[in-house]
Amino acid sequence: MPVRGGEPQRYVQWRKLSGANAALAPPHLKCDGAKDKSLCNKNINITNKNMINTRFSAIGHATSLLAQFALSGCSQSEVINNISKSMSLLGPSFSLNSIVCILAISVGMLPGVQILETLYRMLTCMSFIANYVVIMSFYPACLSLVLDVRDENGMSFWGDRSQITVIYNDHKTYPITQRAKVIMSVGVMIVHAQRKENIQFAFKLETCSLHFSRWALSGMETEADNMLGIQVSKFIVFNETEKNNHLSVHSSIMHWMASGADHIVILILLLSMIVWFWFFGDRDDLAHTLAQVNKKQSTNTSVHSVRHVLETQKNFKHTHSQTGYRKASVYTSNKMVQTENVDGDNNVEIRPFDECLDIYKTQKSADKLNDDEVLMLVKSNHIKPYMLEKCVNNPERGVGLRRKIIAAESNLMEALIQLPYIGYDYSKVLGTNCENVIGYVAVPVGVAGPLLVDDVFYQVPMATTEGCLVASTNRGCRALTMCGGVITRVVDDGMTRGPVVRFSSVTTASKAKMWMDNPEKFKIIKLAFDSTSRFARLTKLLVRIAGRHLFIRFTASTGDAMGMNMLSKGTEKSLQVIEGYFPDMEVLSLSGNFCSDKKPAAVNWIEGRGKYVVSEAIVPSKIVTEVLKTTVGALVDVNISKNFIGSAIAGSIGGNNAHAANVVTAVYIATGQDPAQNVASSNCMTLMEAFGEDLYVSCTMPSVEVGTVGGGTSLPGQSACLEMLGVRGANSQTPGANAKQLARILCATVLAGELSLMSALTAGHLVKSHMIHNRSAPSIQNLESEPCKSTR
Ligand SMILES: CC(C)(COP(=O)([O-])OP(=O)([O-])OC[C@H]1O[C@@H](n2cnc3c(N)ncnc32)[C@H](O)[C@@H]1OP(=O)([O-])[O-])[C@@H](O)C(=O)NCCC(=O)NCCSC(=O)C[C@@](C)(O)CC(=O)[O-]
Ligand SMILES: NC(=O)C1=CN([C@@H]2O[C@H](COP(=O)(O)OP(=O)(O)OC[C@H]3O[C@@H](n4cnc5c(N)ncnc54)[C@H](OP(=O)(O)O)[C@@H]3O)[C@@H](O)[C@H]2O)C=CC1
Repeated sequence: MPVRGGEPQRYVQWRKLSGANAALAPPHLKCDGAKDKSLCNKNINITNKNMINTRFSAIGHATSLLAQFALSGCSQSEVINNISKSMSLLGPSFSLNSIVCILAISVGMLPGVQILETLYRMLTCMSFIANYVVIMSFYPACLSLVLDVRDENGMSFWGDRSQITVIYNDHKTYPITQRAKVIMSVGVMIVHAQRKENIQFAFKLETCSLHFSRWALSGMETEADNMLGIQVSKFIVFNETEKNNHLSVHSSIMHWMASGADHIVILILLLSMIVWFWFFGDRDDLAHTLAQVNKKQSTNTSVHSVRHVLETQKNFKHTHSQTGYRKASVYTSNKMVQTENVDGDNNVEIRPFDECLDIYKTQKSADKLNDDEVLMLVKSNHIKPYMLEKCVNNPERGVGLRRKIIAAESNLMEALIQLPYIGYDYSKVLGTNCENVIGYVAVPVGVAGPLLVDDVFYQVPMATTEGCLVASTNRGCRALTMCGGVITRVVDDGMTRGPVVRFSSVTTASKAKMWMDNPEKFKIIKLAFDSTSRFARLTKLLVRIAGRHLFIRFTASTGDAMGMNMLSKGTEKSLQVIEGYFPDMEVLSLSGNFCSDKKPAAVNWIEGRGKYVVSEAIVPSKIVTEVLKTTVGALVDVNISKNFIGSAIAGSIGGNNAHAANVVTAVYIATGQDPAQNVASSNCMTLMEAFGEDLYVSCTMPSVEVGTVGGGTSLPGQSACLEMLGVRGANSQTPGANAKQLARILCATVLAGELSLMSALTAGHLVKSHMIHNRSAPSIQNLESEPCKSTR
C-alpha cells in the first residue's frame, strides 16, 4: 500500500477486481480526467450538460478520494475505520457545498424562464441525491461491503494488496470544468439581465401609458378641440424629462428598491456564486483534509517507515531500471516494512582510497567516512563485514551497510528491500543475541486470556503465525477460568549440562565415577561450580559409564535465568578441578548430549530439565458442553486413544499430548526464550479422567527450560510480554521466583490449549476451524502467481 504525505496526490486504482471494480472506482477514477477533457470536442449546451458533468465530476472526485483514503489503511479494520472517518470529515464540507449549489440553482430559477426552471429543479434533486443518498450513504456502504467481502474461498479482496496499484494525478482542475463554471455563471447573469431589461421595459411602458393618459385627460380638460399632434409632441418632451430623471443614480437605486428586494438578493447571490466558483470552487478541500489526516496517520504509524518506504519505492524503480533485472511498472510496498534503498548515495563525493584508509587508521573508527568510503574499505579487507557496527560506531548504520554488501554481492536486493531493519535497538542485540545482523522479522503476537492461574488472572502473549492457535487457546482459557481456574506447582528445578570425558581404561573411568558419586567429593566439585556465578548452584551429578567414556550430567539451579551459559561456565570450571584428581582424563566435549539440550531425549523426560511443572483443573460438564462443544465421556475416550495408545504406537517419548509444542513455542517467541528449547520444553503428558460428571484434566511437563533474565528476554518486545505476565527480569526478593512463575503460567496455558484442541478433535471441528482461521489469507491463494523473485 502506498504511503501518502508529501507526494503528489494519487488515485487508487483497482486492477483485476472484476466485480468489485465497478462499485469501488467510478469510471472517472480510472481515466484520470480524460473523460472530462474529451467533452471539449462535443457541442454541449453549457447551462445544462456541463453543470451536470461538473456535478458528476465532483462526485467522482469525492468517491475516488474516499476510496483512496479508505485504502490507505494497512489492515482490514483500518480500512473500515478510514471510511467512517472520512465520512465524518466530508459531511460538513459536503453540506456546505450542497447549500451553495442549491442557492445557485435557485438563482437560476428566478428569471422565470420555463426551461431553466425545470432544468434547475432537476439539478436540485440530483444534487441532493448525489450528495446525500449516493456519496454520504450508498457509496460508503458499498465501499465497506466490497472491501470486506470475501470470495468463495474466504478471501477478502482487500487482503490482496498486490491488486492495488497507484496512478498519479496532479489534481489540477480540468480546464473544461473551469470554463463551464464561468460560462454558466455568466450565462445565468445574462439570462437574468435580459429578463430584467424586459421587466424594466414593461415597467417603463406602463409608466408612459399612465402619464400619457393623465396628460391626455388633462388636455381634454383645457382644450375643447382635439389638438392631438401638439399633445403628442408635448408628451414626448415630458417623457424625455422623465427619462432623464430615471437616469440619475438616486432614482435608479430607488427604482431597484421599488422593484422589490428579490432583485438585490439575486444580485448578491449571483455575485457570491461567481466569487465562490472563481476562488473557492476549485479548492480541493476534501483532498486536502484527507491528505492531512492520512499524513498524520502515516506519521503516527512510523515516521521512519514513511520516509524510507517512499525512498524505497523510488530507488527500487531506479535500481531496476538500471540493472534491467526485473521491470516493475508499479511497485506496491507495505507501510509496515521499515526498510530503505539498497543503492549507493550517488550525490556524495568519494575521497581517494588512501585518504580514507588514513582517516580510518588514525581515528581507529570509520564513523567520519561516508557509506561508499566504508564499503571501499570493506572491499579491500581493511574492515571485516561483521565488524561494521563497531567500526562506524553506530549499530543501525552498520546493519544498513551490511545489507548493501549482501545485496550487491549476492543479488538479493529485492529480498532485502522487504526485510525491515530501521528503528530497532541493535545495541541490545549486539554481543548478546545475534551477529551479522541484516534486519529483523516481525511475528504477530496474539493474546489468550484471561486465564486464572493459582487465583491470579493472566493475559498470555503468544507469537505465532499459525492461525487458529490463539483462538483455540483462548477458548481453553475461557473454559478454565469459568470453572475456577488452574492449580499449578513447580516440583523440581535444575538446568543441566552433560560433558563427555575419556580415560585411559575402564579401570580409571570406573574409579573416577565412584569418586564423583561420593558426597564428600561432590562438595569439591560444587565449590568449583558455584564459584562461577552468584546464582548458579550445583545440586546434582548423574554419572553414566560407557566403556572408558564417562558422561557426567551436571544439574544446577540458575535463579531467574534459563541457565545454559551458566551451566556451561560452571561445568567447565568443575572439569578443570576433576582433571587435577584424574590427570589421564581427557575432556572430549563440554556437551556430550547427556544434557540433553535441543534434541529429543528420554533423559529429560525421566530426570527432568529446567522446571518440572504440573497443572490441573476440574471442568464441570456444563462448561465442557457449552464452551468446548463436546462431552466429558467423549473427551476422556479420545484422550486415551490418541494421547496414550496413539503415542505408544508412534514410539513417542514425552509426547502424550495433543499440541503442547504449539503453546510452548508461541509463548517462547513472545517472551524471548530460546525457541530451539521447545524440543524438551514441550514434553508433556495430558491426563483426562471423569470426575463424577465433570472432567479432571492435568498436564505434566518435566522439562520446561525458561528464564526471565538473559537470552532474548531483555529485547524490547519480549520484555514487554514478560511485563504483561508480571515476571520481567530478576526477582529481587527471591531469585528464581519469576522464572518459576513463568513456567507455571506456561503449563496452565498448555492445559488450556490441550483442552480446546482435544475438544475440537472430539467434536470433529479441526478442519472447519482451520479453514476459517488458518487458510483465509490471500497469500496462500497467490502462491502460484507470486513466484520467488530470487534469481538463484
Ligand atoms: C477455533 C475454535 C476455538 C472455535 O471454537 P468454537 O467453539 O466453534 O468457537 P466459539 O465461537 O463458540 O467461541 C468459543 C470460545 O473460543 C474463543 N474464540 C473463538 N474464536 C476466537 C477467535 N477468533 N479469537 C480468539 N478467541 C476465540 C473464545 O474464548 C470463545 O468464547 P467467547 O469469548 O466468544 O465467549 C475451535 O474450533 C478450536 O479450538 N479448534 C482447534 C484448533 C487448534 O487447536 N489448532 C492447533 C493446531 S493443530 C496442530 O498443529 C497439532 C496437531 C493437530 O497436528 C497435533 C496432533 O497430532 O494432535
Ligand atoms: N552456552 C550454551 O551452552 C548455551 C547457551 N544458550 C543460550 O544461553 C543464553 C541463556 O543463558 P543463561 O545462562 O540463561 O543467561 P545468561 O548467559 O545471560 O546469564 C544470566 C546472567 O544474568 C545474571 N543474573 C542477574 N540476576 C540474575 C538472577 N536473578 N538469576 C539468574 N541470573 C541472574 C547472571 O549473573 P552471574 O554472572 O552471577 O551468573 C548472569 O550473568 C540464551 O541466549 C541461550 O540461547 C542456549 C543453549 C546452550
